[in-house]
Amino acid sequence: MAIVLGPNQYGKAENRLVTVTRDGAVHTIRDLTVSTSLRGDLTDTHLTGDNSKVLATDTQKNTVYAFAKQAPVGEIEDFALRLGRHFVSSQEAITGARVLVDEHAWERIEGDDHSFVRGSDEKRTTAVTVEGGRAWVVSGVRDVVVLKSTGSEFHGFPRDEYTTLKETHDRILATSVTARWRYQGEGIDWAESFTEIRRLLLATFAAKHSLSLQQTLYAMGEAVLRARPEVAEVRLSMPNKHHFAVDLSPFGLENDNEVFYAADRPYGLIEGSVLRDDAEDPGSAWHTLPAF
Ligand SMILES: O=c1[nH]c(=O)c2[nH]c(=O)[nH]c2[nH]1
Repeated sequence: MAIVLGPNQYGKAENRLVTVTRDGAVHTIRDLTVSTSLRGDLTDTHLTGDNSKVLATDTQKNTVYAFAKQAPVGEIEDFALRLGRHFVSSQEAITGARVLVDEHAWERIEGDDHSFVRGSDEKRTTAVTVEGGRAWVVSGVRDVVVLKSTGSEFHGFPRDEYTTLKETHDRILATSVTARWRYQGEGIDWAESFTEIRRLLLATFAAKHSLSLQQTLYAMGEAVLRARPEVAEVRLSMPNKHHFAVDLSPFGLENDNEVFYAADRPYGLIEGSVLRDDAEDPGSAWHTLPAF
């Protein structure tokens, strides 16, 4: 038996980057969290502590800030691609780079050129992998909280000795959508694609009469794939944010689906992938991302 070093990567996680762009008195801000991780010929540092092939995580952090000054950040996908390609092309020992970017929303305070209010918790995301002369872009959105107050049912499930859940033909359906989609092809307009995919996800959540959150999840992924040829696969993670109709009968009151207790936990967690069965499998560039 021999003990060997397995897969490994290293980098600087969660660099907080804020930029201000000035157009006269009008300022524009961007607020990003950028994580870099590098892979390659890194056996020496692990086995002997020889760091001659280790581009310091401190240098990776500095590169993020320097790149933000040297050229406009632009779309998060382009920024991540620039960083990833730089690390792989400038360091002989580094054969792969992964750059994750989350963009946090700020809105302009009406009537002011340089004041902003933090938007919702929603984040636009990208995960770019540069490896073997290629680049893979997986973009997405996190923490999009949605609710429909009707148009959702749940029934027909098995009943065993532990089942207490009543069948329902009208319930609140609420979730916090995390979606990640894998791009294929080239020349993609990242901003337009993001806006349309987000719109399709929301429109489908709203329009689909739901017999289960699983059915809604599939419909949302399917809508994106039917409308957007640049997407090969959509992964969705959707916690079922349960809203329980409160029993008001002790007070002699009827509750006709008007008063609910919004439970925090536990929550059902519905996760799945919807994909084109003929899309290229990008291998580790996709499969080493968290599944959901
Ligand atoms: O849409 C749902 N899917 C489930 O799998 C499930 N399980 C549950 O208790 N409620 C629900 N709702």
